[in-house]
Amino acid sequence: AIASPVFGVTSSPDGIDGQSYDYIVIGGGTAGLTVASRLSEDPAVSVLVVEAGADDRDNPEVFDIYEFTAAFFGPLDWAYPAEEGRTINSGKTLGGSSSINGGLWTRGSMAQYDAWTTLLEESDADVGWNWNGLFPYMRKSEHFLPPNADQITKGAEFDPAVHGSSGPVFSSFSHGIAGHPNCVTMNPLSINYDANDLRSSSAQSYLTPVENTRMNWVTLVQHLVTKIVWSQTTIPLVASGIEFATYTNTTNGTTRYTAHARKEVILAAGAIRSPAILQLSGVGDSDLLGPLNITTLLDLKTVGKNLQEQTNTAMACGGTGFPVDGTGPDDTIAYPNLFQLFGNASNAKVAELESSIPEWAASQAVNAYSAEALETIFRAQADIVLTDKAPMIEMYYVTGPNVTFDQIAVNLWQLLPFSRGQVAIVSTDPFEYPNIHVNYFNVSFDLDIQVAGLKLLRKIFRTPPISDLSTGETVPGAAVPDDAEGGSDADWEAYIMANFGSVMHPVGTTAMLRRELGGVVDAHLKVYDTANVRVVDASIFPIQLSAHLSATVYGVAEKAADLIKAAQ
Ligand SMILES: Cc1cc2nc3c(=O)[nH]c(=O)nc-3n(C[C@H](O)[C@H](O)[C@H](O)COP(=O)(O)OP(=O)(O)OC[C@H]3O[C@@H](n4cnc5c(N)ncnc54)[C@H](O)[C@@H]3O)c2cc1C
Repeated sequence: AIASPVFGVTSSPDGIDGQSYDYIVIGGGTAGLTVASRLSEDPAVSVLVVEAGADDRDNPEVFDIYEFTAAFFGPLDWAYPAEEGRTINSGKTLGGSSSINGGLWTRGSMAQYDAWTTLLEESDADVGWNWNGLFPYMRKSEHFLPPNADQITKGAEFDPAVHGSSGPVFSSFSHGIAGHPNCVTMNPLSINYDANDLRSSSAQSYLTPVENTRMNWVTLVQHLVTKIVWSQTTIPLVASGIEFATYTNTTNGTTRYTAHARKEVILAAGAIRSPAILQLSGVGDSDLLGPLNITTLLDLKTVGKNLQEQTNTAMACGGTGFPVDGTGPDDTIAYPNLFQLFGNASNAKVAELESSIPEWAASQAVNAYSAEALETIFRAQADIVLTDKAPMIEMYYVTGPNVTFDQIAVNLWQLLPFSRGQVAIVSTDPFEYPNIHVNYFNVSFDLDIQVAGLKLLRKIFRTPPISDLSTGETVPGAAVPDDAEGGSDADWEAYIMANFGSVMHPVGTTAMLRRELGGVVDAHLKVYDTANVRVVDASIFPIQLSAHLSATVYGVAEKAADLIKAAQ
């Protein structure tokens, strides 16, 4: 039953080129290794994963989360350029972004997952794309190590009911945890306390434990999938496999290898590359593909559209030299909602949000299916903000070794943008990066939220207990002159536009939505009008979450594996 003469992890196409597998997974990242690991639990099923990056599990930039950010802009980072000189860092290594991320282990609010179902066909309501359907899968992926007495003294709390205890991904508070949190939460990280805070990437958790025994699973690294190969090009399209080429930091291989999929091809190349691979394979907007001389096999207009990415602005204060009293990854977050941001002015902001939706939908429609579709999606998003009161801002406190400014620093970002962008290939060269147009702050409300967050943070910096630790604001400091209101909106806006960064949380580019809303995949994550191609990664999130994304990506991939198993 074993198709491939090789298993485990290899960088050589020998014994893989020309072979057949039941499932081929494109991208050995967060979701890709999760789904491959679950599918290969059945020894009768063979799985090939092709990953562009190398196997860097023994590189401290990967395994040592205390070195978070060391991988940025190096060989382990795609460092995708977006417009306005911004960069979306993204893992180019086995384990994908889970191998280089900050490890914060957070989830969105229940209503944010429930909204996914409201955007699907009514007949798909029972597939379980809601909190009740996803929560068990998020728990399934997790092995939470409860804080010890020392960590509890320093502020770590937990509720065992919300954590998994026997999944592959370790989550725990770090050895170096410090502090006495006030109005913030201390979050666990995807690390293993019992293994000296070792990063628990998808590679470390889903692959390492089984790589020498799962003879039905092979992972080919340092090879880039160049396109999906089709055996039927009429609807429904049938994929027969993939084409791939050697890829290292010095080589874009010219030889094209192939592998055949007996059952399915599963795209898990992340929110920037999964849509690009579909486009390279003739699935996308004919208006994009035609001029590139790519035959449009499926004129699926929204492939690459509905891109939602967040925007970060840092603020900092000088510290009094207080003892940090700890080491390691930052873990402290505050999550204000719209009402907490605007206080007495909330009613006006609510009214503005509710009345502006048609206008925003019209202005963003070029990056979506239609204004009408986007209006429905925006109403779901507004409901999350107004009724569920989901967080609109993340304040991520940076006091550890990664502090880039002063002793007290906060990265602050708008969590739920209404601006929509898109990813589009620019040539038929699969090695060339697609054009990434995030459309940062195109809906001015997104900028208003960022301003309100920074004003609130300025107030927090001035208020005990944090003010007792501070010698005063240094970033932006005088660059945004203070007044009774905490600085003018115009000054804040100018400062943000000159200084914001991308948060590296892109989603939505092959969104799971009903057809009339412009979905690329259906409730079974199958690309519409294909027989056997699915997308399993952050691309399928229809709307952003008020959370870091990896815990949800694992949950999605765990659920996807069960959907795929059930379909056979
Ligand atoms: C720097 C950074 C910090 C982050 N911090 C946090 C955090 O603290 N907490 C959190 O929960 N989330 C965080 N995130 C977000 C989270 O890690 C990602 O959203 C999530 O890991 C995405 O998973 P994915 O499976 O969609 O994509 P990825 O994990 O990025 O996997 C995609 C994989 O596909 C590969 N690939 C791409 N194209 C091809 C191709 N053509 N052929 C073969 N392989 C290909 C890539 O190399 C990659 O390995 C962070 C992300 C980044 C980048």
